[in-house]
Amino acid sequence: MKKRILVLSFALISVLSGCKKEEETPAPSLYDRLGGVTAISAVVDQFIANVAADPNMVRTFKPLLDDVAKGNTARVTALRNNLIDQIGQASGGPQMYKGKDMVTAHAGMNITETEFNSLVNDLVLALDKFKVPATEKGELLGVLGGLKGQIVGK
Ligand code: HEM
Repeated sequence: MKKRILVLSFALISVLSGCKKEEETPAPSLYDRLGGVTAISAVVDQFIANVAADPNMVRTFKPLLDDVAKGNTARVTALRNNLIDQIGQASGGPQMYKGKDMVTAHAGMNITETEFNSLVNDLVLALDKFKVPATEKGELLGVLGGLKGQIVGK
């Protein structure tokens, strides 16, 4: 009898601890749902291509575009890596953004609301090209859209 109670108790504890484990499993991060660094890098590459072809970006990105036209890609590579790190970190990935804070990075550019929206649209087009689902797209745009106050009119 004692043995049976012992076995039953053990079974009950196993079942309960199994349930607890399930409850504690964290929901996958936005980073994981986006597809990690490979998917984020592909989106960033397309985003940069969209920005480079966007007439509303010429005013602010001219120095970078001029560098690229001369075959000097150091600046655009640095921007690419910074964007991958920034999006990786903001979505819960292991990256650490090491670039300038958003106010410093855009200081003196006097970026307008139209320019900001145009850049966001360049990102949306990139996310759509890779068929990022609406939920993940919305979450990422929500995080980045929150930076608007640090970027527009500085
Ligand atoms: C949520 C929106 C934005 C994000 C997340 C963002 C992010 C960044 C990052 C990470 C950098 C690099 C900082 C560094 O060098 O340390 C940067 C630089 C820059 N951003 Fe933005 N940015 C945003 C909006 C804009 C907009 C709307 C414009 C212009 C219309 C713009 C124009 C620039 C330019 C011209 C640079 C410098 C590129 C270079 O010459 O190296 N950004 N931005």
